[in-house]
Amino acid sequence: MRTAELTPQDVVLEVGPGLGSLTLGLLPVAAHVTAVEIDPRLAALLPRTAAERAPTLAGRLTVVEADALRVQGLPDPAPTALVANLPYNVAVPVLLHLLELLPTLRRALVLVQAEVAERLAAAPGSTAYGVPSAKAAWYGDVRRAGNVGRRVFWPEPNVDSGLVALDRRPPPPGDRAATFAVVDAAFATRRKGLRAALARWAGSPAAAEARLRAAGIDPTTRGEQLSIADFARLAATQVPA
Ligand SMILES: C[S@@+](CC[C@H](N)C(=O)[O-])C[C@H]1O[C@@H](n2cnc3c(N)ncnc32)[C@H](O)[C@@H]1O
Repeated sequence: MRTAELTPQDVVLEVGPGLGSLTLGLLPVAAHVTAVEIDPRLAALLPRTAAERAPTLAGRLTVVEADALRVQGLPDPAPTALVANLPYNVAVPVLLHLLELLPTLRRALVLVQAEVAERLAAAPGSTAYGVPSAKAAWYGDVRRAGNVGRRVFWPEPNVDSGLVALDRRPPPPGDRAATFAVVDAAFATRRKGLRAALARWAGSPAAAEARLRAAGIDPTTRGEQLSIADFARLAATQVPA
């Protein structure tokens, strides 16, 4: 999803609008923009900037002064798309938190550090595949949507950036928290085979092996080989008696 592909019905959630240059680009192409900004001075300034620079569109903007990592609800209208230059140090937890909090979010297009973009969009079996890739894949289909070099920013940061697009689809069957617990356990010691890596999660290596076999997964496999559907199936297995 490029911002140009937003429909006039989309309600866009932006995180970290700062001085509002992206916000001003989003207002003409969306039904509404809700911007979550942690800095009280910037949050207070943004409605004034919109009123000055885009007076006919300023009524479409709601600014919420909050930490996007901890926000527990947003004012109506419910957002349908997340479009954000995310704060890089918290990009993955913010993205996962908002996808969990806001089931109305159907799509996301976020700018993150290039290495994080690679991890978020990585497929099972690749070296970049890990916790962020598996958890993001629980919510939707994730893909790289472009590279952004450091030179387009001023001041120039010391990292390159990448765009990541996510299209929501129904999650795999099973409980999200239980699935994420297996993902965390599997990647905590990613060099170990799953029988050993999941011993604490399952209660013992033998219990881990029984649950892996019940899910149809070879116990010598490593976590990086499993898709999110595999993790969900594993989480749903019964603890052996
Ligand atoms: C555009 S973002 C990120 C810019 C750049 N990619 C980086 O990581 O430094 C910067 C804005 O995000 C805001 N911000 C930082 N952490 C935030 C959070 N947890 N919730 C909401 N806004 C946040 C900052 O106050 C600032 O206005």
